Formats: sequence, C-alpha cells, structure tokens
Amino acid sequence: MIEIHNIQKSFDGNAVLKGINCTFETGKCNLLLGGSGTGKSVLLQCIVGLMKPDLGSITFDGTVFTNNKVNIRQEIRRKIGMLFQGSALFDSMTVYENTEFPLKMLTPEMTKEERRDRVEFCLKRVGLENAGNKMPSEISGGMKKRVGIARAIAPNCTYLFCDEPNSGLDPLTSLKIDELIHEITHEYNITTAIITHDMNSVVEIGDHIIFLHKGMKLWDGDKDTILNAEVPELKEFIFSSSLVRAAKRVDDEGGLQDVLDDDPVQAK
Ligand SMILES: Nc1ncnc2c1ncn2[C@@H]1O[C@H](COP(=O)(O)OP(=O)(O)OP(=O)(O)O)[C@@H](O)[C@H]1O
Repeated sequence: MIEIHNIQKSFDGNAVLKGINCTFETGKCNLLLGGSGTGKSVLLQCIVGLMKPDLGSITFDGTVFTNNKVNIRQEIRRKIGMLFQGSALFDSMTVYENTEFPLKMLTPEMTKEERRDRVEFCLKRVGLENAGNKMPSEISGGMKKRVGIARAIAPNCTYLFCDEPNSGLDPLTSLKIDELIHEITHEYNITTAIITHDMNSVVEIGDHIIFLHKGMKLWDGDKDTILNAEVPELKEFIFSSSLVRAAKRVDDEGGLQDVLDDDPVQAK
C-alpha cells in the first residue's frame, strides 16, 4: 500500500498540488483520474521520486520515502516498475534485450541463464514469447506497450506505475492492455497506479479511483460507485466523456444502459 499524506507542490508560486491525501491499495488497479493539467503527472513524479514535493509525505508499505536516507529510497525505487506513456523502449535493442535491461541494472547477481528464464517468462506472460528477436521498429504500438509491461515487471516489482497506458492505441488494443495490467496486478498482488482520463478504463479496471481536479482530490471510490458520486466536477467529467455520451444515445434510442439511469445532465 502507498500512502500519500498532504502532498503539496508549486511552480513559481503556482500551486499545482494543494494537499493531496490518498491511498493506493495493494492488489488493486488504482486509477488517478482527472482532466488535463489537474496534476496527475506531477503527483506520480513526486511518488516515484522524480520530483520533490514542497510538503507532505509518501509511505510505501510503512516505509517513509520522502526525505528518507538515500539507501532506503533506492531500496524502494528498486521495487518500482514503470510503464511510460510512449513505451520508451530502446530503439537499438531487441524486445528481449529491452526486457532484460532492468535485470542487468538492478540485479547484477543474477546469472545470464537466470535472466534468460525471467525474460522468457515475462515475455510469455504478456503474449510475446515469439517476438524476442524483433526490434521496436518492427512491432505495433500495442506490442510496444506489452514489452513495456514485461520490462516493468521483470525485476519482480512490488509497485507498478503506468502513465496513460492507452494513449495512441485503438479501443480494442486499449482494452487488451487494460485487461493485461489488471490481470498482472491481481495475479502478483502488486500495487498498481495508473494515470488516465479514459472512462473505458474506469469501467473496466477501476478497482480504486482517485479523482483529481485543479490539484485537489475531490473524490475516491470504485467503478461501482463512481456514477453515483455527488461531486459536480466529477459528474461533469464523467458525462463529458465520449463513451458515456455514446452510451446515452443508445439509451435514448431504447437500448439497455443501466449505468446511465442517473444521468445528472438529464436530471437538471
Ligand atoms: N516542471 C514543471 N514546471 C512548471 N510547471 C509544471 C511542471 N510540470 C508540470 N507543471 C504544471 O503543472 C500543472 C499540472 O501538470 P500535470 O502534467 O501534472 O497535469 P496532468 O493532470 O498530468 O495533465 P495531462 O492529463 O494533460 O497530462 C500544469 O499546469 C503544468 O503546466
């Protein structure tokens, strides 16, 4: 579990995070949801140590990360896997070498054979057992995300952070990537945090959702309660999504769409 306590961050006097308190639960997909510029990426960067918050504390399974000793921070960092927005693969390395890279960096004690077993296991887990020799330029965007996931979980991460894993993907591929992240989270009981503004992901994998608006946490809950949340900014966000608007049209035309029975826009 990751506990965020009163995180504040400003740039040139402009407050971007205004005292965020939230928890990322173990064995769950924790979604950081919100519109553009609400502070999701800044919060994620503070959590993984790429940015220093002005105030507040972050605790990983009881161990304080913020302002702790370098070796303790490094120990926590070793347990973090990252899936970057553009996948961030090394273009000059094969799929196999990309997946092996963090093992060479983080676990020098592993033998070549142990690394090979782990890479083959991870590539198989993400459905890429036959793609190890391919270069990133030879694979699709969805496959690149899969390699990114394999690389993130290769060192047996305890915490997995995903920055908009669906960006640039078609809806079906997005769904498959969401499902894969969800399966891996539950299978290995890791703590997963996902930045998103995609309502499809909310509906599919939102075990725990934290809604940010203008640098503040306005709501948290799960995919079963989000449609009944009495927070105007969240309602506006949900009912402006193309998924929900499309579903609403189906409903108006006589289709079944229970989730929209409480459409606040309609109720006004
Ligand atoms: N290094 C920085 N220096 C100055 N301002 C920054 C910096 N990083 C982020 N900001 C500002 O902080 C605010 C929040 O940015 P952030 O990237 O966290 O938003 P976001 O919710 O992730 O948005 P999006 O969904 O569009 O990626 C923005 O106004 C942004 O311009």
